[in-house]
Amino acid sequence: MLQCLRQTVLRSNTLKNFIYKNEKLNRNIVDIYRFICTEKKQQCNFNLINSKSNNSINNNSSSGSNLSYSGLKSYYSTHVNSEDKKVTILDLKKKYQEGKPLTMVTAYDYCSGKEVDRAGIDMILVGDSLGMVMLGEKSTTSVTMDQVIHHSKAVIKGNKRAFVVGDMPFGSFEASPRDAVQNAIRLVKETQVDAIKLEGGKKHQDKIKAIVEAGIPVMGHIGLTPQSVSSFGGFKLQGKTAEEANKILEDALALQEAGCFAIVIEMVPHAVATSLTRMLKIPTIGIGAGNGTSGQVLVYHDMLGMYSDFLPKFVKQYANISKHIQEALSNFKQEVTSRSFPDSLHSFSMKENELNEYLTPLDNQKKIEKQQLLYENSEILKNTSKKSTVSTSIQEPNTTQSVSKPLDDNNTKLNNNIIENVKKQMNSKVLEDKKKKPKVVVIGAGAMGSFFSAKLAQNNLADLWMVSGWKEHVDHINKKGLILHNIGGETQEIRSIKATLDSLDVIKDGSYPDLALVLVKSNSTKQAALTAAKMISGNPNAVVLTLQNGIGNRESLESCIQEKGYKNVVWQGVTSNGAQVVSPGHVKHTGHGLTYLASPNLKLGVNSEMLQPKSKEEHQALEALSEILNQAGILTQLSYDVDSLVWGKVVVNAAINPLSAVLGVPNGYLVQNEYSKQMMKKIIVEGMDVCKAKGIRLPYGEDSEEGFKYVAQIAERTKANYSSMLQDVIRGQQTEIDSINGVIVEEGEKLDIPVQYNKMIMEMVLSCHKKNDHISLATCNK
Ligand SMILES: Nc1nc(=O)c2c([nH]1)NC[C@@H]1CN(c3ccc(C(=O)N[C@@H](CCC(=O)O)C(=O)O)cc3)CN21
Ligand SMILES: CC(C)C(=O)C(=O)O
Repeated sequence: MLQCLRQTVLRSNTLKNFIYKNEKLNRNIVDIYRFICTEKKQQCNFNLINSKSNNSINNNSSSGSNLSYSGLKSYYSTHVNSEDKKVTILDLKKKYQEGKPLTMVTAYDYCSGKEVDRAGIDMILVGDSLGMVMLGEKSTTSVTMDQVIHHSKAVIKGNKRAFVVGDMPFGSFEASPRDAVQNAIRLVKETQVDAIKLEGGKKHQDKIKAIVEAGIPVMGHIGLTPQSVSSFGGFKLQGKTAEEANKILEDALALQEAGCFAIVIEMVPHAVATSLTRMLKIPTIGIGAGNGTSGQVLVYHDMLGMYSDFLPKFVKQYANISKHIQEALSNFKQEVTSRSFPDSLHSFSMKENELNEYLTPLDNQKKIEKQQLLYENSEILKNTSKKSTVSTSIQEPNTTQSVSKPLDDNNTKLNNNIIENVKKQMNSKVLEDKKKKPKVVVIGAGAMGSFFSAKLAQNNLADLWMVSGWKEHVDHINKKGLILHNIGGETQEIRSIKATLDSLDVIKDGSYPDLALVLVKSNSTKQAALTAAKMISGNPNAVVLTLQNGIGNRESLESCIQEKGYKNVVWQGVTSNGAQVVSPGHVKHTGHGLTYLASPNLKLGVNSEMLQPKSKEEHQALEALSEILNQAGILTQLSYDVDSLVWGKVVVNAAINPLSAVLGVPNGYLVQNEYSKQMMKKIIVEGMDVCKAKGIRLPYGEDSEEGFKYVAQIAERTKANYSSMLQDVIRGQQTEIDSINGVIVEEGEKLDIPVQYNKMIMEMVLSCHKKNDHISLATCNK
């Protein structure tokens, strides 16, 4: 039989291929893996193998997984998958027959089960690896039926759709078919798993047959069977010799004959797994078995970077969650220690009269305490409505779609040295050598410029300069400091900032800034670019960062800097913090929000391991800057999709800002009034259509209802705020309309997409640019 199969393989001329490929694999397996991963999006038939197998990886990412964040709502909802129909054994069979790769990931509890399910993975394995990753054992042999059942129950509760396989632990089936059937039935009955898996080949054929006859689907497991670790002498590669490979092949055929619906093949050479996959009529699920199996499985904690005892060579870490956990925990520790957590947003208030009544009897003894408590209570009360802002603002950008596409070298115009130096500077100056703070110049001292300056200077993180044309503000900052009114109500007086009307003051001592942060209104970008160019002219390592609203600012800065002959990088970000300059020298933080940083050179690369060296260095520099901002208390994350970020914000701004400006109303009004709500919707639909036509993936997806919900939430969250555009109109200043609705109109017209609502509102705002004499802030405040 075996001989016959081997002949067939030989005839089909693939053995030569395997041998050739095996050598290649030996030579440079890392490169090949990289190839597999990076080409995943393309029609990848694993060209190196030139496989005709219908099980080769193709480009069908049909898992239906949409890991991009579409708001916390979807995170908390139990269902986000479009395909939320339960996966059955027939679906698996069909996928296999169509040559589509099957995906399986382990899960051991409610949350991990929910995550794997949400991601659209076909199968969840409640593996006995739980003994190691959940319980800290050194092997899986001690795992009991009770433990597998305990964990499977939790996974089943988190899962809606995936096909769940429960693992039969060591000792639960080996002795006799009777034991095997009893335990398999118990596992299914007590947990509702869809199938069971058991380790071992030919010798367990009788048990498998008996379980299958009892009506329970069985997944086999051959190659490295960890329950037999002791007889293997460690978790080692199996099937290395022709003899061993033959044995594995025999086992596979025996399992198929016994009625298994699929077989896990663990830690065997690629060629062995691929060849037996082709000989079988049932799918193989590989782990450390190369790319020729019908599917792949990995351990959840391994692939997410949450298990640190060992990392088998076959594991690719798609994330480093452990790092995030450590960061979060140490932030918590720091905030509790410094008493900055919980703040008013995370505390509860009571009605003032009740508090008064409660405190009055105590009043005589502790008058001061009473006043203090009343004040604190009122601050919490004020912020209660904003609570959702903060807790919903920690969302992952679209980074989990880990295509890990290495960046095209030509894509990065960056000089290696520059990046290296930026990295060194950022790291050494800020993170290690606290004495040598980076010099930061903030260009533009409006609400955002002042807020960022205050935050960066407050913890003495930077030697901070502000360049602004507003004399009273500059004078106040220099004479009495910049006063930051925090959300919690407390004020800080920041004395260390140097403000100037003349940017040359910043560099007159011969030292040039390391970072020029541009935060002027879009219509002043050209002028700010000239200033930025001057500021960096003596420092080839300096970085320019814009966090402005609207489209085109980064490009405009970059072209000005390049025209002047400088090669400095220009990064871009968006921020959803709210701030307002309440009077010269006084800036008020009005809303928490995330800040995202991105470089146009860093696209799609998520796993920094996969980035080209140049990009990797830029990535590290960007991370260093993000860290500085986080240290400054500005919650910051990196993003890998600049367009998604800036267009995502432009559509929001396009709907809120001009309407509030023209109507003279605070943001909240827009969602309370039926007419303005409808106008917002129309503006959003047009904006989203333009993005769709441009191939931009918006952070809130492409459904306009979702888009509207997203914008409406922002308007609601910032309901008391007067948009910056309204403030501009009232002050008789130019607004940013051109780089917001203006770009939607421009791009829409280019692409033949209707944009008449954006055009209309834009023209209305443009007519306000002149006609503002009759409006005053007082009128507006009524
Ligand atoms: N977290 C986790 N991940 C797993 O993949 C896994 C478990 N646990 N527990 C059950 C088994 C054990 N597995 C393992 C464990 C260790 C190696 C390992 O360290 N392999 C080395 C080679 C060791 C050798 O050849 O001596 C490697 O570099 O891959 C491999 C598979 C796979 N399974
Ligand atoms: C590694 C996988 C296949 C497994 O058997 C387990 O998680 O127990």
